[in-house]
Amino acid sequence: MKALKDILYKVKLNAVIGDTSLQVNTLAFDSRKISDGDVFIAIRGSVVDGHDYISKAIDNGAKAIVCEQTPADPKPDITYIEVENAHAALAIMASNYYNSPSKNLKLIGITGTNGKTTVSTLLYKLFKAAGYKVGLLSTVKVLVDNEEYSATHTTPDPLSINKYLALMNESGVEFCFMEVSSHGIHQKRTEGLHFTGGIFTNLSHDHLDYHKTFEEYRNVKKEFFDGLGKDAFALTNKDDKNGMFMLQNTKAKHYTYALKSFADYQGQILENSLEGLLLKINEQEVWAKLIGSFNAYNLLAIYGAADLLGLEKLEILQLLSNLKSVSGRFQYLVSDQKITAIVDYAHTPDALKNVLQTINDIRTKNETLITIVGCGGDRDKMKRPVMGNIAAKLSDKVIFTSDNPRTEDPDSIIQDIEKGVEPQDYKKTISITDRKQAIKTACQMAEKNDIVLIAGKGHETYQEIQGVKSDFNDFEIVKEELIKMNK
Ligand SMILES: CC(=O)N[C@H]1[C@@H](OP(=O)(O)OP(=O)(O)OC[C@H]2O[C@@H](n3ccc(=O)[nH]c3=O)[C@H](O)[C@@H]2O)O[C@H](CO)[C@@H](O)[C@@H]1O[C@H](C)C(=O)N[C@@H](C)C(=O)N[C@H](CCC(=O)O)C(=O)O
Ligand SMILES: Nc1ncnc2c1ncn2[C@@H]1O[C@H](COP(=O)(O)OP(=O)(O)OP(=O)(O)O)[C@@H](O)[C@H]1O
Ligand SMILES: N[C@H](CCC[C@H](N)C(=O)O)C(=O)O
Ligand SMILES: [Mg+2]
Repeated sequence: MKALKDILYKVKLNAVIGDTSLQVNTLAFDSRKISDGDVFIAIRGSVVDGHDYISKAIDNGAKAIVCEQTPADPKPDITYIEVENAHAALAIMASNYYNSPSKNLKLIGITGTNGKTTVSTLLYKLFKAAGYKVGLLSTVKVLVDNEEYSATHTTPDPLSINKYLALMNESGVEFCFMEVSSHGIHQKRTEGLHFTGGIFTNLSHDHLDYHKTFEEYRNVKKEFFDGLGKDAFALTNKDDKNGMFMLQNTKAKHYTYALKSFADYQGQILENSLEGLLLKINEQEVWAKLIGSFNAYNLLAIYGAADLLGLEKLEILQLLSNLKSVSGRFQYLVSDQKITAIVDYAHTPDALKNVLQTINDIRTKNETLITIVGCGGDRDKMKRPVMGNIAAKLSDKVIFTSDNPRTEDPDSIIQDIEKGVEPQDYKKTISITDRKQAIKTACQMAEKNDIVLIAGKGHETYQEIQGVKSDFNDFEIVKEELIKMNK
């Protein structure tokens, strides 16, 4: 039990009706999760308005209601707290409820269109290898030191974030690396958290179904840096055209990394092959097992963050050279007949282009590059033809297929993708709606030394069709098919 007024510490209040010294149990923003003695926070969502569920919450036992508009008929034994922004109130209350767990560890937020999972997961691995207790909040999973929890979001809701951080406090975790998505910033899921540092990876066309314009998307990302305190660091990618924009209004100390311009963490690619990258970082050479120039940026961000968090430079370089790729991020196998299968989570035009350019930069022109790709349903539709165009232009053969169609018709998604293919590339492409069949066909087409890229689903272990999720794992399927075919 906690006093409501303590949970409301630092929340901007507009009006209060009733007693704030009352003791309450837990907080919930879903009326269906309310039980006796709880506080219900009414959120105006993208589908429904939580204010419509206030009476349901009271029926389920809520003693206090936090909302943006107090109902016209307040109940006498209920406390109503009217706030300016219920999303922000929820986040601040969640932090108060769990005793500000972000202040008891060093929390680093990683934001940007691509590379968040890679950078946060590799920072987790690097700090683990350096002997620390570490936490991770990522698209793929949540880790409280060695304890694993499944992830539902890239950036979870504020109650979940603070609950995990509190668990990290209990386990003695010193550093936590978390992905900060644009949805998360916009819905103020990270409000009230105390960040030791923020990292910007890059910005490209994504989530325009949600943010409407690129400017709005860019400004939302910047908001994260605007919110950092003066003791925090803000580490940005100076080669990205929006990199410096992110730092315009932050109080945090500015740091930069770059391959193409002068920066605090200056990198140079000396070698780039299917075996890895030879990099020079601030005059020191390091060999890394990660592939592709985009990973050089990720490695620079990791090096910079580890340095700013106090690790020894030489130790960081040694730890960097031991890092292996993250599951579904340029994860690859080489079959008996030397067919290279690569599974990558590239589900945006920029990421797909990067992966294909990476492969094209590295391969010799004798091998055939076969790409399998689709686009998710109920998400950004503008990216579909762009991804179709890129896949066809940068591959020798392409199979368009389904990603997670969700509630959309898979064939109409594929038609949207096909629209982007230029006439001279038509002959390279075929479409197979069933993703497993598409992978199988690619394996049949592939000959010795060829490369099969399966893009879009990476680490995902399911496929969602007509709202139904069933088991699906690109990496396992391609491995199985190649073995079955004795290839
Ligand atoms: C569009 C979006 O981001 N929605 C998120 C948002 O839900 P919402 O506020 O829109 O919910 P809503 O259904 O309109 O309901 C409004 C309120 O009424 C409440 N309610 C509803 C019904 C009821 O009976 N009683 C009740 O109290 C709901 O609990 C909610 O508080 O807030 C919820 C709680 O935090 C999230 O779970 C939910 O994520 C949905 C499932 C989602 O798919 N989000 C994706 C798009 C997302 O967030 N992705 C990002 C980034 C991905 C990336 O970078 O690639 C991520 O961080 O994962
Ligand atoms: N620094 C980078 N720049 C461009 N592309 C990248 C970078 N790092 C990774 N990628 C590519 O983008 C894909 C997504 O990478 P990652 O999962 O690390 O990003 P993310 O920001 O977590 O994405 P999401 O928003 O989907 O969670 C990878 O599969 C890889 O192909
Ligand atoms: N976090 C991203 C992941 C997209 C991955 C892709 N496989 C899809 O399902 O569309 C999203 O929800 O938009
Ligand atoms: Mg991610």
